[in-house]
Amino acid sequence: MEGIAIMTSGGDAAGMNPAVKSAVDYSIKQGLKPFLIRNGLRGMIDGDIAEATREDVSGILHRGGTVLRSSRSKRFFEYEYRKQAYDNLQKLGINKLIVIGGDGSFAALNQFYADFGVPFAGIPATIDNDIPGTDYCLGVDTALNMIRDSIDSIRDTATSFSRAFVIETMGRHCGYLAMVSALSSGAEICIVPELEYDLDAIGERLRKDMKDGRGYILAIVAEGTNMAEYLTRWIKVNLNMEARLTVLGHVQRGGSPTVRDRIMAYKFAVAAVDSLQAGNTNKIMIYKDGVLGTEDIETVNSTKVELNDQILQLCEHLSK
Ligand SMILES: Nc1ncnc2c1ncn2[C@@H]1O[C@H](COP(=O)(O)OP(=O)(O)O)[C@@H](O)[C@H]1O
Ligand SMILES: O=P(O)(O)OC[C@H]1O[C@](O)(COP(=O)(O)O)[C@@H](O)[C@@H]1O
Ligand SMILES: [Mg+2]
Repeated sequence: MEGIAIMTSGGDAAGMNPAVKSAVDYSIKQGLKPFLIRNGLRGMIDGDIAEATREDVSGILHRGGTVLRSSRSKRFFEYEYRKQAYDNLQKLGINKLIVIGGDGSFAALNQFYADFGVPFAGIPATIDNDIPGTDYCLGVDTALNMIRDSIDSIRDTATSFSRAFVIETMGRHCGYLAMVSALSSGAEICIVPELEYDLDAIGERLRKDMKDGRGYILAIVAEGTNMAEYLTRWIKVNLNMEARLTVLGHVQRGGSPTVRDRIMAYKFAVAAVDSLQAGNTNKIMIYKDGVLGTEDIETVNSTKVELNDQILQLCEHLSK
């Protein structure tokens, strides 16, 4: 029986557990022998690898994070350690890999493929939604719902105290979480790396709104802009309104995966096993314009992520 190993790597994301479970279940159905690599790339180097049992993957589907655990590994950049990882796989008869992670993990496995020719399939999982070629990455919907709950709570206190709240979302250099959250929570301001902002225009617009009775303000700022603290001070001084900053931080990464993340995890996992079974060597699973497909890792690695035009257009008026 051919050995196939499944791992999670890089930033954890809700949806990783259902993806692991589906990948194991479907691999068995396809006559493969699934293994689990724990602790991501670090575990691959250290030989933290064992054949998957039913118990390993039962009762995990509804859990956030990754039961396999994850890591960011400096050692994996060095050939010597990648060779050690390869030897570990060889000993166990593993000749196919599924990696559930982000662009960094895909680059790592592509380097591993170039070194030793071990085919892999990548399942996009990162709350940042910043992987080129796919409209969706596992974890995004759960993170958005988490952010929605937080903003709803903040609105309660903002309205009670007639205050402005600046809320910083994660996303590294990508403004997707901030934009969708600003739209779904009816925020007054949205500052993201992808859109130019104009504080003078924002000031003029909101001063007029306040004259017309606006009592509180919600501003969503993407971490990639580094603007959250500045904007909080700016609101105090320029709008003469009490302002507070909430950095949502890692709460955005946790929580039980939503229905969307569970179903997408299932679809991506089945597609990943099928892709490897079809003889593909280094493809990333994608979901584009409502259709499931695959993309070459080279294309994913060399393309800049582009945000959906419609979302950009809908948010434009919130940054000026
Ligand atoms: N070019 C590369 N060669 C070897 N390993 C890499 C390479 N790029 C990334 N990695 C490994 O992949 C890990 C995960 O990448 P990272 O960017 O942290 O997370 P994500 O997969 O979520 O984007 C890194 O910590 C590093 O160990
Ligand atoms: O967990 P860390 O190491 O503090 O990193 C925080 C970063 O990880 C993320 O939560 C997820 O990013 P990745 O999925 O690319 O790892 C980013 O939004 C954030 O900038
Ligand atoms: Mg990344």
